[in-house]
Amino acid sequence: MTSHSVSSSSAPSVGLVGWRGMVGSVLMQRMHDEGDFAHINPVFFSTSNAGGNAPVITGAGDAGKLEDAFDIDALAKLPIIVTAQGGDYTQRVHTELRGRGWDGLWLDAASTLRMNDDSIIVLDPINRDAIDASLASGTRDFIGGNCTVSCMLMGLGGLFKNNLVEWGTAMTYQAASGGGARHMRELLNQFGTLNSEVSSELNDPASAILDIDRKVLAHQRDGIESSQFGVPLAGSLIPWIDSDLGNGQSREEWKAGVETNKILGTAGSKNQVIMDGLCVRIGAMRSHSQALTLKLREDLSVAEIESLLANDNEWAKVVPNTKDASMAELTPVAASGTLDVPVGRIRKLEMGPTYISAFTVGDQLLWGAAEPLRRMLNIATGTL
Ligand SMILES: NC(=O)C1=CN([C@@H]2O[C@H](COP(=O)(O)OP(=O)(O)OC[C@H]3O[C@@H](n4cnc5c(N)ncnc54)[C@H](OP(=O)(O)O)[C@@H]3O)[C@@H](O)[C@H]2O)C=CC1
Ligand SMILES: N[C@@H](CC(=O)OP(=O)(O)O)C(=O)O
Repeated sequence: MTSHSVSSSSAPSVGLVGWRGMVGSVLMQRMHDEGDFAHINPVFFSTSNAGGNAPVITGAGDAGKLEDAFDIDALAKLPIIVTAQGGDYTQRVHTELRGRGWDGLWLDAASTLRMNDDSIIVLDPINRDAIDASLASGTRDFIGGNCTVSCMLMGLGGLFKNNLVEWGTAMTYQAASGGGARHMRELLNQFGTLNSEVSSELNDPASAILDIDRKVLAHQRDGIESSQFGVPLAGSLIPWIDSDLGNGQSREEWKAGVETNKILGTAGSKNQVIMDGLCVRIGAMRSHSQALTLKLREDLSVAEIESLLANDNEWAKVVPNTKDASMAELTPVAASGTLDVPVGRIRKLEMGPTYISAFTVGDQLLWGAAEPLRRMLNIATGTL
């Protein structure tokens, strides 16, 4: 990894845990790209390789050795810890650190602490005022939001922030990456073996498509490796994400309502937004999509809605509601690897003038995971 410039000795020391995982790697890359290492002294931790070599930040001198991510004494010396290590790690280490009185800033990608009363969910283009107020009033736990919620709010912030949404449903199309790196590999292996099963027939233009379909289905039902997802995803979908809350709702679906209102600061107020929907895993790689039905509090024209969305933040990109633009700009392939959050298919629904549809796509490893944390670190160090 190379870096733009070297941090100064007065820069705060920041503990980085989970930096080599999927979310952590995206975070490191973004920090490098934005020159963030110039503002901190990074201290790298590992749960598996303490004493090994820390990653080299070119220009920043000797990277030193990896510290033990379970060494509470080492962690407690730091004013800021950023973790993308996972919920089990958070559960264990955060509790112990706070238990001994550590009052540093804890920035976390995992959901464990998100809904705690003393944490804030960070998505600064949407709730910068709340973040600043929380920092000033002594909040110490700053947690990244659920990927689907963060991507939805980035795309549709112009409506949500202006209290224009009375209720909404989000029907999601979530990428394999939400399950982790092994899930992405499994999806690609599934596509590969499905193709291999019928490669000779595919190469023969005279072969019958229904024979091909039968062979594919037989392999999906019987032979395909699905240990990560539990069932085949390639050529199929999975209409359930995260755990079963026992009331017919999945945990992922529950997050839409509670996290949206926590980020907006509307929970329990007259501006509370009712959000619910169905969360579905599909065979995309790393961008989550969602089809929204929104009941607005006012009868706004489509042009007014588009203008509010486009002007809310620099990443929301309104896509004209045409077939060509939607196919070119409103897909996981178009959005992946970019910070843009395209939002399109905006039109009035037959139900009445205050009912609209919208479709939005966002890279769930960027705005859905790493970017809000990266920006929060810059807010904490006074550089954003
Ligand atoms: N996946 C996602 O889309 C999202 C995830 N999150 C949250 O972020 C957290 C981390 O998720 P994610 O990045 O997917 O987890 P990963 O499994 O990719 O990484 C987590 C840790 O696993 C260890 N590890 C073991 N083997 C490897 C390997 N071969 N390559 C890299 N790391 C390895 C590393 O710890 P060590 O270096 O200490 O061995 C790493 O930090 C979770 O809490 C998750 O809920 C949040 C939003 C989205
Ligand atoms: N649940 C998301 C990924 C994720 O990690 O979400 P959360 O950060 O809310 O646990 C998905 O599977 O697509």
